[in-house]
This record gives sequence, C-alpha cells and structure tokens, in this order.
Amino acid sequence: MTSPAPLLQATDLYRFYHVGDDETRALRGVGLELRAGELTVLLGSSGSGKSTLLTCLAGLDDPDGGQIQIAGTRLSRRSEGVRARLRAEHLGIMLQSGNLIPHLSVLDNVRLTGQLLGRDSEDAARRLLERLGLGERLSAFPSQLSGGETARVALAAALAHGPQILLADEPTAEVDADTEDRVAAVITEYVHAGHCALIATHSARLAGHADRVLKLKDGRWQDE
Ligand SMILES: Nc1ncnc2c1ncn2[C@@H]1O[C@H](COP(=O)(O)OP(=O)(O)OP(=O)(O)O)[C@@H](O)[C@H]1O
Repeated sequence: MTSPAPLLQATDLYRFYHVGDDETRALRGVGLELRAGELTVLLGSSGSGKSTLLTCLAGLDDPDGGQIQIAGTRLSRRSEGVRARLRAEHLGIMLQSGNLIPHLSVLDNVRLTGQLLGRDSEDAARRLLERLGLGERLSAFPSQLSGGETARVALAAALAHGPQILLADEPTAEVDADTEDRVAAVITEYVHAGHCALIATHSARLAGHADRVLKLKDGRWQDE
C-alpha cells in the first residue's frame, strides 16, 4: 500500500543570514515530509536552526535554496498574496514571539483567524483554552499573560480554526510538567484527528509523545 501524499514537503532547504561581513549558515540542505496523523518533534540545541526552519516552512521567510510544497502547491518564492492564501487555508502557526494582537482579549485572539475564514466557533475556542488550562484567562489581554500563558494562547490561536498542518515553536517553554502534559494531549488529539504537526522544543517530555523525532545540528540533520 502506498502512503498518502505528504501535507508538507520540503527539499534541500538553505538559509544564510548576513550581518556585516559575517555569514551564518542557519540551514544547510534540510528536507522533510509531514504526513497526516503524524506528530513530528524537532530537537536541536540553541542556534541549530529550528526557528529558521519553521519560519521558512510557514512561508514567513524565503529559503535561499530549496523548495517547500504545502498540500501539493509550491510555497517558496511565491508572491505574498499566494503565501498568505496557502497559510490561511492549510497552516496553523505558533511562533516564539507569540504573534498575538495586543488590544484583543485572549478569547478574541483565539477566535480571530476562524472569524476571518468564516469558521468561527466561540464554544470551540473556549473549550480549547479550558483544555490548555486557560479557562480563567479568557478576558485577559496579552500584556497581562506570563510567558507560558502567552505560548499556550498562541498555540490555541494556531489550532482553533482547524488547520491541516500545525507548525509550533516551543509551545511548552516556561510551563510545569502537568501543563506540558495538557499541551501534549491537545496536540496529540489534533494530530490523531488526521492532521499533522511539527513542534520545535527543548523538552524531552514533549518529544516522548512524538511519532517521529528529527534532530538539527548546525543547520543539518544530525547523523547525516
Ligand atoms: N535574523 C537573523 N539574522 C542573523 N542571524 C540569525 C537570524 N535569525 C537567526 N540567526 C542565526 O541563525 C542560527 C539559527 O538560529 P535559529 O533561531 O533558527 O535557532 P534555534 O535552533 O531556533 O535556536 P533556539 O532554540 O535558541 O530558539 C543562529 O546562529 C542564529 O544566531
């Protein structure tokens, strides 16, 4: 039996940063495939290229070389309009910066993408936030949240509209073990409903829930 086509496919990605005369080779020939029903965890020490990879896969940055396809459509080196449409249709993105709107409450931040796509459900947003341990923080504003709360609200905002692919950067930074298990349960259930996720983390506990673990070292897959 052939396995289904990947929801996300990246081949031979390169990303170099230039600051003055210095060049940082953040990605050096990285490829991967994400398939429905799979939770993939991305490990690697600080500076190994995890955030750079996620940002490229999300279409928020263009790689210097290589190609990215989302659900069979090329994402890399497309106009911002095409990238925005692919992001909206297929991706849930949670970045380390939190990417929350400061003047919207927690609940409204989580409902926002669904509202823009015409798939808003206040009940579903509330339930998701409650499952992530944020039921008491629905009317708080982003500036009033701790680092761990901000990350979980950003995760809820990435998931609430039901995207096919979740890309998340350290969703459990700054949380205790019980809270980390809640986050892992939400992500695992989402993936087993036929979606896929790539989660960058430093947490061995979170990696324990993965179907597949990939390790980056100096912008390459370790052991390659
Ligand atoms: N905008 C940028 N300009 C210049 N260098 C950058 C930029 N972003 C990242 N880098 C460099 O690229 C390399 C990879 O960084 P990246 O943030 O992708 O690593 P990471 O694995 O996500 O690290 P962490 O676990 O600390 O978040 C690092 O050497 C970093 O300093």
